[in-house]
Amino acid sequence: MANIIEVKHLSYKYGEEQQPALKDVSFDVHAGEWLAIVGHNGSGKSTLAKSLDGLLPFTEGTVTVDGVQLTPETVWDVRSKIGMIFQNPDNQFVGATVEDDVAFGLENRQTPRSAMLPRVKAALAEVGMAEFAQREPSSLSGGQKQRVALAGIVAIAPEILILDEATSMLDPQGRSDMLALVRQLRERQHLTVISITHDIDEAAGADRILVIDDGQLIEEAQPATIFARGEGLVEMGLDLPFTAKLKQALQQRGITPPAGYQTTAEMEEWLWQSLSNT
Ligand SMILES: Nc1ncnc2c1ncn2[C@@H]1O[C@H](COP(=O)(O)OP(=O)(O)OP(=O)(O)O)[C@@H](O)[C@H]1O
Repeated sequence: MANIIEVKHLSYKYGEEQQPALKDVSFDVHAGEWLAIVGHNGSGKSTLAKSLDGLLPFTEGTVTVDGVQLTPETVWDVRSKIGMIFQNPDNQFVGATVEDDVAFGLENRQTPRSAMLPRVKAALAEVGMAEFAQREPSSLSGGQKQRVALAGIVAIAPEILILDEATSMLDPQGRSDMLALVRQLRERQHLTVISITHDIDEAAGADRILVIDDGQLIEEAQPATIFARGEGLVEMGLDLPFTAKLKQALQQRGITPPAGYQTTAEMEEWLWQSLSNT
């Protein structure tokens, strides 16, 4: 698979801080993949995401997005390829109505007005928010706000979507609805997704996981490899997955669960088989 992002030896230090927030980070993102970035609070995940979008002017290293190297001259070109959704939906609304808000990204890209409205309508329909077009964004639930943010991304159709803990303020249902929607959009629009998360289910759905610790990239592996570690996940800033908790409970009752990582569906299957054999 071709690389859509290439990061080489990236370091970043905030103003007068003694320690850099990112230290010599290098990795590639393949076109179309879902990459999760995990790590403790303060490990540098958001700094990394903002560096990719040119929001932080790093001084060491290079970032290349879809063949364009990020520099002060190319920053708008690079930004047009990336959509970002942040943790707190309230901080990202600019429009007085949902429709205005979704149109904002198009206005910034000088889209002609005649083309704007149909695209806004289509984007809202895509995320199931068509009937909320005239509502004030502040009157929506957290999950609805993140859907509107996603509609804003759909409208500008970037190649890459970065979710910076975008599901962390949602309830479990809102979280899984949002992830399902991102998965659909990814397939339909061939998006590359980078999700920064502490949520195990979000990380489990990724093709690959990067682990950041103290500003350094310490590991790059598939979810199954990382999740096989059980307790070690907590050290990486992740919650234990449901299946790992279930396995612990089974072990405490003298039942030996299968080794390695299983999804919830695989554990369910294993439990059915074990029960029908007893
Ligand atoms: N604006 C800033 N000025 C100075 N230091 C900052 C600033 N933003 C972040 N930092 C520091 O940089 C380091 C990395 O922060 P960053 O927000 O990237 O971590 P994170 O992994 O995204 O954390 P979290 O999971 O809590 O969101 C931390 O030590 C943090 O205190």
